[in-house]
Amino acid sequence: MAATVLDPARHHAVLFDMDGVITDTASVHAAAWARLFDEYLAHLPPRAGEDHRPFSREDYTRHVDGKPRMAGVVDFLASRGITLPLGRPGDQHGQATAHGLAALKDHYFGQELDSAGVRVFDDAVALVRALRQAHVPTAVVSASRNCAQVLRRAGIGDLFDARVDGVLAEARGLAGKPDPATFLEAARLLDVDPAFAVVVEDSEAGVRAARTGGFALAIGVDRTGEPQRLRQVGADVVVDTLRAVSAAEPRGGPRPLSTVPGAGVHWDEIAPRLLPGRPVLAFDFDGTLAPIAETPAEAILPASTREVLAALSRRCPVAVLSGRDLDDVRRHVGLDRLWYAGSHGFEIAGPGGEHFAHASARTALPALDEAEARLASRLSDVAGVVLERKRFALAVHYRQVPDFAVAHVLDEVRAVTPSSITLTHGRLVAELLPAVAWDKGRALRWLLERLDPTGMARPVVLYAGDDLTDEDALRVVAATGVGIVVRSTEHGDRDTWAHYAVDDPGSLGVLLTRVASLMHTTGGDHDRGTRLHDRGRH
Ligand SMILES: O=P(O)(O)OC[C@H]1O[C@H](O[C@H]2O[C@H](CO)[C@@H](O)[C@H](O)[C@H]2O)[C@H](O)[C@@H](O)[C@@H]1O
Repeated sequence: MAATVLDPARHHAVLFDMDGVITDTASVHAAAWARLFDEYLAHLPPRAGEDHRPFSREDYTRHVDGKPRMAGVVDFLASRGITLPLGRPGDQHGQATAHGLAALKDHYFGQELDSAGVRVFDDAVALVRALRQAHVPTAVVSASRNCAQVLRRAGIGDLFDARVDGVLAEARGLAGKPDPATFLEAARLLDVDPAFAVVVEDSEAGVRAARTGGFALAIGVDRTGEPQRLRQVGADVVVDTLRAVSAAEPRGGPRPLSTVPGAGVHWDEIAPRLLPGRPVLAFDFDGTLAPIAETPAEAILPASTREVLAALSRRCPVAVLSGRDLDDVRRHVGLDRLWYAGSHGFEIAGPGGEHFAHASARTALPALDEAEARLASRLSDVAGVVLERKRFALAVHYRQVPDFAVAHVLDEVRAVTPSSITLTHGRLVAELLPAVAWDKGRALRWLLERLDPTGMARPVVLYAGDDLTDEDALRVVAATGVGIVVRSTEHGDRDTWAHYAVDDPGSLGVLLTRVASLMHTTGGDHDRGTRLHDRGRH
């Protein structure tokens, strides 16, 4: 069986069904359902039009598997021509209502679980751990109201980043599989676009949900020897073990900056990775494209770099992802065809008028305003401090602050930072950012989604950056792209995800000239320009 490789650059999250995929509880459920319906069908004399044959394996997969408990009861009884009053939640398991039967099924499930225990599928757990290693978030999505309990009993209560189970689904009014609502909710909780999320399912209802939800990939897990049942309902691939699915291994990093090989001497490795692919080039600004200056206002993009960026932007999408304010970085670069991200990716603008501003981050703006006002007053007597307000961030520069006063500056910054704000550190700068799950890596993924809405173009992404916030983006390209770090000394011999290094922005400019001439001599992707597809999603 050909291996399926999940690529963190294209597969931003993986959503797993539980019963039958993660835990060997599908068989426990199947046994409980069989006991319930066999007893029920045998006990009642059939009325006209009713079919009281014993509950079969096919009944399980067609009417019950993967669905919320009540939907399973109702759908199965309907398939046998049996009508029963619905009753109400809380009906006890002796009552002749659908809710009563659902309660009895749960009772039997508990008994089966007590006697059989919970066995986990090691292949699934290994895959979840490998994804975690590759920084791909995961969720468990199960119709089961017993999901949390089952995971806990299996000793994997903390395995997933998010859980959408029968209890949450009911609380939020989410329809069960085959409706995609629970998977979509999981994608929302993980903050990923379904078009870039993968679903792993063993039930027909779950595979159907993945298809109608517009997910990137539906992986069917068939441990029963009937793979065609999942293929028929739309699984992209069906495996009999999740050992056939792997997370793309990051090439290189993280490793100490001093050990990263030079990009110049490894050009013979970089060139074939970029072409004949569909390159997307993304860069940090300060310290990467432009040399570090004493103050933010003094930073200048070298004319030769601007020229080569302009040439590259006629061949492929080019983006600048900066910690600066969006308008500020756009002004400093001064080119029209580029994508720009400001405030470390919280705000993004495209050459065709596209615009994104992180919605949840807006709520942190009053806290940033207040921190800015307090710091302006508390640091007014410290020479050399530069406060730089960006729409979604506040930078406190201390490059020009005398050494003896730096600790005081940082103490004051910590003192005014509320819990809605995250404090990060860059090159002689402290940065206050909204405390939401967003960074340059996520911004880069957002951009890749816009450039490649179908996920079919599979661009090779080159990212270059010098600072700590660039590591989130370098991690995104670690498996399948080209990551370049511009060396710096402010954080010592820190770790980086980059594959190659250059010594300074000037050397990066030289490397970009080689990329431009490579694209020119090979023909590159003429006029692909600002996007990978003509019909981009806007
Ligand atoms: O993500 P970047 O584009 O690299 O932006 C990171 C920060 O860069 C700027 O500050 C840095 O560069 C200044 C000018 O060279 C330098 O004076 C300062 O010490 C550096 O930290 C920018 O001013 C910040 O807003 C960015 O967050």
